[in-house]
Amino acid sequence: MASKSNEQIVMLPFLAHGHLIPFIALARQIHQATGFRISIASTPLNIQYLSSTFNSSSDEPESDSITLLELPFCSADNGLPPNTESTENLSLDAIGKFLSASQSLRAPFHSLVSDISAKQGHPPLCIISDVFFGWASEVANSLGTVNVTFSTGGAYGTLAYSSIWLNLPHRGRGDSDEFHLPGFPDRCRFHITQLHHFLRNADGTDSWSKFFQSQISFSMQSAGWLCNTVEEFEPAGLEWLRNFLKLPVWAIGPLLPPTVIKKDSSSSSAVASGISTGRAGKRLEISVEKCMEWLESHSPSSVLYISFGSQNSISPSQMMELATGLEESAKPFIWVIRPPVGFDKKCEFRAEWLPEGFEERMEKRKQGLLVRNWAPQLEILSHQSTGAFLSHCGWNSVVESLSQAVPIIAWPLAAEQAYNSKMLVEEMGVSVELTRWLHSSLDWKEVKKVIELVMDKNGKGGDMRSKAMVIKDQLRAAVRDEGEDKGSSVRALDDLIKTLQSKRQMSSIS
Ligand SMILES: O=c1ccn([C@@H]2O[C@H](COP(=O)(O)OP(=O)(O)O[C@H]3O[C@H](CO)[C@@H](O)[C@H](O)[C@H]3O)[C@@H](O)[C@H]2O)c(=O)[nH]1
Repeated sequence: MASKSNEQIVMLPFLAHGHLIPFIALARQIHQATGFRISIASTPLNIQYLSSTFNSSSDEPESDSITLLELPFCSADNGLPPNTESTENLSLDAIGKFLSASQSLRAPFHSLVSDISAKQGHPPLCIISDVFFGWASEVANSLGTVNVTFSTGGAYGTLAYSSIWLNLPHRGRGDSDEFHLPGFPDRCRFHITQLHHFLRNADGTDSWSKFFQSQISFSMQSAGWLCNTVEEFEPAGLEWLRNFLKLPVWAIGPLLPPTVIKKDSSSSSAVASGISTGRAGKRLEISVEKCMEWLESHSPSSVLYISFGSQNSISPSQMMELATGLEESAKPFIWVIRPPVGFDKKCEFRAEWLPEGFEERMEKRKQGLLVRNWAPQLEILSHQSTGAFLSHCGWNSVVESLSQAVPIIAWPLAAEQAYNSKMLVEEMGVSVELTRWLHSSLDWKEVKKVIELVMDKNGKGGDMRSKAMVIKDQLRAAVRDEGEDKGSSVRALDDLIKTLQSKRQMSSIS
């Protein structure tokens, strides 16, 4: 680790687990590389979550140099249920309201950074803010520091999502079902069904367009962007994103606990090899050990892991078809199960969501393990029995899966997930798309067919696994840091820090 320093960086993640998790990893990575003090600002309940995450990782002695700072937030003032401080339990429609409400953090965040500057006699080295808080670039400018945007997505997904929201190119497509991103090659061509219905219906005057257009435009005024990806993994996506933003983009991924990314692949699981992923901030209804024990009882690469991230659910009819397809495939699986769309996300599990007697049959046959609400995902993906991941293609899930060479069955449900899926299927060959969004009708026969295809150790499944293995090596090589031999992400982080320090020097001279 570099020598301790008086420099400080303030981070502002968006209020969602899919954003908080990579911000935590980024804070650790920067602190370990530089010794800088890092402050993460968030609302009270998210601070509680972050705090328990740090406390749970006893193998990280630096965590006292990462401080957590509270920002006041009252969801009830914004017409949301009380104590809503993350997207976790919100329906997609309520998320729109939550995005607007989150903008009330601007004034308290300005005061917080201003107080930090007054206390230490100079502003922090920089603010690293989420792309959803683009206004942080104005806060940084007004307080004499710089802002760096962290998108938390991959390069291709970030480019597609940002460019489509800003330009709404699908509106000018005429009779065609396809459109492409203006100024980009044909590989950036999309089918209209790859747009989530919010985006498909957007016309620039709706609240979603207004939110995304203003936050992306503000973020494009920052000093550069950080991306949780790797040069060798997304060369084209990064080139296109740089052309679009006309700003430096530092690819500093994969943002994963070092114990996971540097783990010896011969050990069967993170837990078995004494690895803590430092993710215990969420209450698990099943112990990590029980999941590992279940996985141990299955053969290598034989288990399908199913999860739709921290905030999405599928529809009741899709849930039935998925369960039937799983049972008919006879393949072992672990399924993180949540109330389907239309039910309160916090409600108790109900047997009626699944075919009659499903859970009991799966348990008796040792075919399936149903995990309520939240599973130790990284530990499951790191286990050698896990052979594929049925995922909504949230970017953290993509990176976590490929860092373990686990191919993906894609089922995008929101946000930029369809673009992540397109890249994984068309550019990388490590995924097959099962279906898209919530409103698609899903047939259990199709579920069975796709599961059999991907779980097959030969043929298409074997080919996907070999390609995923190449990506795993690229992701691991990027964080190599042995003397002069530094991977691309380590060099990118060095470059970010040098750029920030030279900006600081320039501003103190002028
Ligand atoms: O049971 C679970 C479910 C999730 N996770 C973790 O939660 C994170 C989920 O992140 P992600 O896979 O990216 O999904 P979302 O939570 O849906 O992420 C949001 O944020 C991502 C990053 O910006 C975007 O790519 C997604 O579209 C957006 O929905 C991952 O680290 C998972 O390991 C668990 O540990 N256990």
